[in-house]
Amino acid sequence: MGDKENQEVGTSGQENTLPIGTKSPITVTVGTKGPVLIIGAGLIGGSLGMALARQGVEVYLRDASPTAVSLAASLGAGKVWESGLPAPRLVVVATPPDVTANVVEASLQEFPAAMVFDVSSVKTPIVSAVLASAAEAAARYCSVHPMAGKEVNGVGAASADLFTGRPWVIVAHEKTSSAAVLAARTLGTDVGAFLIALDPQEHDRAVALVSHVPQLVSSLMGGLLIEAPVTALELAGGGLRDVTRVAASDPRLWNAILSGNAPAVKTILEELQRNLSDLIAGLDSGQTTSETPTDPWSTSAVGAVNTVMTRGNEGVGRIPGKHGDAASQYGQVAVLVPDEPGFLGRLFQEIGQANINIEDFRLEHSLGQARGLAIIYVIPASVEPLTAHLQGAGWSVASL
Ligand SMILES: NC(=O)c1ccc[n+]([C@@H]2O[C@H](COP(=O)([O-])OP(=O)(O)OC[C@H]3O[C@@H](n4cnc5c(N)ncnc54)[C@H](O)[C@@H]3O)[C@@H](O)[C@H]2O)c1
Ligand SMILES: O=C(O)C(=O)C[C@]1(C(=O)O)C=C[C@@H](O)C=C1
Repeated sequence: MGDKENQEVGTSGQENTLPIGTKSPITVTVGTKGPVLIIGAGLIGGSLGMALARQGVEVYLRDASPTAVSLAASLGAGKVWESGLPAPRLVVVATPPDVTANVVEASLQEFPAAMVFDVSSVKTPIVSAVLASAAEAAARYCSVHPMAGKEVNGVGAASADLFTGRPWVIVAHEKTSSAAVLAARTLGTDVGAFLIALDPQEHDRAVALVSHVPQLVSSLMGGLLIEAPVTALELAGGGLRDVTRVAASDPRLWNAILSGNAPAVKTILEELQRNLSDLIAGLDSGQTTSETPTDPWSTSAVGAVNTVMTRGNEGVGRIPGKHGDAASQYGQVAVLVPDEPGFLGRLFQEIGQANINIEDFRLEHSLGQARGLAIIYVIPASVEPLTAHLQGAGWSVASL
């Protein structure tokens, strides 16, 4: 990490009210200092703009699409950027990954006093390209990755609460200044996320496993449905919906993410392929043929399935905060709660005061964090009134 400091950005804060799991809103310091220019006013850029603007930070928006930028401004994500406005202290590039390095490089040149961040889902190719071209200016560049999103893109799906309680990965490179890292940390904290630091290669290996290959598995499963008989599709229940939710994601965005992380994605796909081959071989050995009817519950078939099932149970049990889910007929409201005595009691009391019944409850802990997400299950008709009641009482409600 370089030692070029810019104490102007992300260090001295502005006072504002940010309710975090307290009954009465508390006054906290918003560390991110505007103006912030967000380039790419879609799902992530729009959500970031909304999260900052609602805390009083000056946010400007720029996008290759005039419609996208106007829509984002009309939804409260910031003001449309135009020449003559004060230069931004911070530029956040939230464009698709394949154009991100170019936009970062152009921003470092256009705004010589600004920090520049990107939020791309893949890091190695972008950080390498910026380092190769930006020289000195690279000290002002830090990459971040909010591990929060949706299968729907565009600012229409954006939400100010998108990052609340979610991981915010700081991906610094060898030239990133400590001031840029501090500003990247401050931004993540200001939008309610929790911080994790990784280098670009570690980041790309990790997201290949927890985000990129899961996307492909979901899409591959979705693809199997193209030729499926309608009678089969009519039977679809929660299992299929859970596995295929992200198959609805935008191909243009994911083409860029997955090709950009090809080496790490390929390594995990090869492991998946070996596991699939073992399973198929095990099932095959139990097949009944017309000449030699065999037992479908043969030791080898059951053994192969059991290996997949028990390894799946073991692996999924390691996901922090995901040890089972309540019945999907309930709606969910997620509330950020500090990990301190009395807060859950106060939350439950508040829900009682709204005269809303809690059908089920789950607490998601984030590793090493002093707060968690309380997931409250209620009947679907109670989701909106409960959200409004809790927000009115100063609780921080996250979108799910
Ligand atoms: N979607 C997710 O779940 C998610 C989560 C975390 C990070 N990300 C990353 O965030 C970035 C944005 O993703 P998104 O889901 O918000 O996409 P999006 O399609 O909703 O928004 C991208 C926006 O960038 C604009 N754009 C494209 N090229 C541009 C250019 N050259 N200059 C200016 N604007 C340009 C588009 O018009 C669009 O409005 C991507 O790098 C993605 O990898 C996405
Ligand atoms: O929840 C979703 O719909 C997402 O796809 C979000 C998700 C993820 O895989 O977790 C997708 C890509 C991003 O880079 C970060 C987050």
